[in-house]
Amino acid sequence: MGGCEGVREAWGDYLALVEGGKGGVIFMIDVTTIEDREGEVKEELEGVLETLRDSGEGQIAVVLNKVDRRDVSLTEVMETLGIEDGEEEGVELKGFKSSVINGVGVEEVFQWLGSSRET
Ligand SMILES: Nc1nc2c(ncn2[C@@H]2O[C@H](COP(=O)(O)OP(=O)(O)OP(=O)(O)O)[C@@H](O)[C@H]2O)c(=O)[nH]1
Repeated sequence: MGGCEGVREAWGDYLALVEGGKGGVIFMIDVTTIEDREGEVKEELEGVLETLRDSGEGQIAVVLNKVDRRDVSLTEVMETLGIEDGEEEGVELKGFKSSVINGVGVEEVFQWLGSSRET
């Protein structure tokens, strides 16, 4: 799903589908604008995490995209966003870096979402 403001209102409807191990969330962040939109990203991410944690299960891959245009430290961005890899209240989170345009890092995201569900 897209991230523009009008579309965000519909996120909740789809997040409900993640319950029962039916799927996961890929929360994609554009690293080229992350500094300008840090507060907004943090707020939206917290909202998604809260919804997932309320349901008591789910997986969320936080993906920093467009690293071909601007490389960033995954650890630093995750720290800034106040998140870390691991499970909290039944929700598994893992951070990734990707360049969708070059196909870098994308496979790892899907592999993690798939494999983690099998255990
Ligand atoms: N360099 C580069 N460009 C990318 C990458 N992923 C998407 N784009 C390009 O970025 C442009 C906008 O795409 P997105 O940022 O995915 O679109 P969006 O998130 O719906 O747009 P905004 O909400 O306006 O940020 C398109 O021209 C894409 O081809 C990437 O990994 N690297």
